Amino acid sequence: MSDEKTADVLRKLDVLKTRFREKASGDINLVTLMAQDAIAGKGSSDDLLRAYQVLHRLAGSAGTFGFRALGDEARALELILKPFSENDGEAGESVEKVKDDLHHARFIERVEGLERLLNIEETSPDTAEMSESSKVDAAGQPVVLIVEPDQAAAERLSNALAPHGFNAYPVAPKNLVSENLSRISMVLIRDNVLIAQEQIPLSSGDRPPVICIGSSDTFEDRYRLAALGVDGFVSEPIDVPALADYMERLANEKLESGSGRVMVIDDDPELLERYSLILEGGGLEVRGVSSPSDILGVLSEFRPDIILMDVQMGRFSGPTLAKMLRFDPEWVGLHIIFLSSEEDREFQFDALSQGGDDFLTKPVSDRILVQAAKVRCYRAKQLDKLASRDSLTGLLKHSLANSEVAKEHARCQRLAHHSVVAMLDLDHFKQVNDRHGHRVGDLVIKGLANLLRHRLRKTDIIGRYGGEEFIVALPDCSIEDARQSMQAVCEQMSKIAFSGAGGTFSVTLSIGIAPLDSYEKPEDAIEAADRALYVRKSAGRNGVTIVNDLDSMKQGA
Ligand SMILES: Nc1nc2c(ncn2[C@@H]2O[C@H](COP(=O)(O)OP(=O)(O)OP(=O)(O)O)[C@@H](O)[C@H]2O)c(=O)[nH]1
Repeated sequence: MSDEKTADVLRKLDVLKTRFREKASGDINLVTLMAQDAIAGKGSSDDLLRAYQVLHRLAGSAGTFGFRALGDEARALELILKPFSENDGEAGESVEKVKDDLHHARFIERVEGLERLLNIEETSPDTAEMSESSKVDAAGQPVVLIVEPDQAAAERLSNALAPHGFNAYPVAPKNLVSENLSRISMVLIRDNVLIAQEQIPLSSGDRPPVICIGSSDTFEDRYRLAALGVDGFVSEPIDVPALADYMERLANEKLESGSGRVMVIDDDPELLERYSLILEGGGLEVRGVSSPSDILGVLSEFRPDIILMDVQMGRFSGPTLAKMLRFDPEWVGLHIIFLSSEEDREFQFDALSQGGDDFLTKPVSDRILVQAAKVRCYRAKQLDKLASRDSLTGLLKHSLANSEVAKEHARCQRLAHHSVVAMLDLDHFKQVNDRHGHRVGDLVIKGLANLLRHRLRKTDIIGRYGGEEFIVALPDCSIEDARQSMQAVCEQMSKIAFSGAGGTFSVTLSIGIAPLDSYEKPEDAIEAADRALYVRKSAGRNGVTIVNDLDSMKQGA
């Protein structure tokens, strides 16, 4: 996150803290008055119940704003009133009993003392690191450093990685320290550079993944590299497509472990805003909901990876809301974490058995909040991927790709814009398998998948349709732009050097495209693109055919 953005977040956190302090001061006065009335025999049972609720809220929020001592004391005072609250504010004996309890517990003095605790704040709040996730160049390609003493070898590797969509450039080992790591997505480093330095010459913190290249193949050497914190190892001679695929996987893991969509549900506006600021500052996408009745609408629209939810929001109980969400099969697998100051194991177990997955006990430090949310988002996304993504390429599976294309077709009709669908098929792929084996064939399939991911826009839909057949939809794109974009993919694919039996080889690609918005049904557009692909195959492969050209050919005939 830029310095300016970080300063803005810190400023907002400060404003929230001031708001919390003012509100807490008002709450303390209120509880003091209510307790005084109760002891003097003037207050109603409703007042004591209200005092309990105010203390409960204070206990749950003070620590989060840095007033831990205040939170602890409010919690202790809340517990004194708890038996009364469990009686649901019933008057009579219980009020008399509470009067005695309050007296014995020096309740009034202690409530008055809360005001003093409002001046004791933790000196260094545990603020999460504000992160920035964009590590790509202007063309959207990941930026990679190659730390290699042999300049010529580094240049060769950089050139070989270019067709795979990586912007890799060589750096001499001694210059690495002066590199701006915030824009680097990965570092490839020669093993003897690391072994000689006895450390990864990068600041620790949020450093990019490091892949070591070399010939260290003894157990001791590998162990040393792992102990230094290396994330991956590639033996020489380098199989570039395999390396590119490895880099792709590591980069995705890093990216996915630092991002996610979090829905926060809390009826306390200051807490809600604070959690949102901290989570957003940590690189997560956040949607805050203060009114439980809005949950269902926001859920369908925002589709979070996880939910963070307060345990009690006015008359609404978090565990009951979790149970209610599970009525809908769509949200059965959604990870729900309760944020609660309740430490009672029995209570927690009960809440989890109703439909929650986890507890974070308040006050939770900013760093732990962000880390806990990221880890759970990552897991949620991995699970989602297992169900919807093809395991070899990580692209959308056939049925999901079809439904995404159908959604785009509906958008075209709604917004009256042009989109394109393309079918892609590797040429003579059977020969690749026959000559070089299935494992190498798999690398070719992954190579094309990675190329598409790098070359196309984030909004484009990419799916693996079948064995060596892929589907792509380009939203808001003219047919001519789609032709150029797909032609570029064909050219890039033919430049990738794969290693096979007896040396390197390349594979070409045939593509058929059709205007998605020109067909009544999305499946008709897919079929039209498939027809164009078939024609391309018969006309010599390696290139792009547009279905419109076929139609005009037919008309001309
Ligand atoms: N390695 C590997 N091969 C696969 C996979 N899925 C399908 N194939 C193979 O892909 C090949 C497809 O061959 P064909 O449909 O005959 O087509 P082709 O050889 O590409 O020829 P044209 O499409 O006409 O250019 C078959 O040999 C399949 O076994 C996979 O996941 N991995």
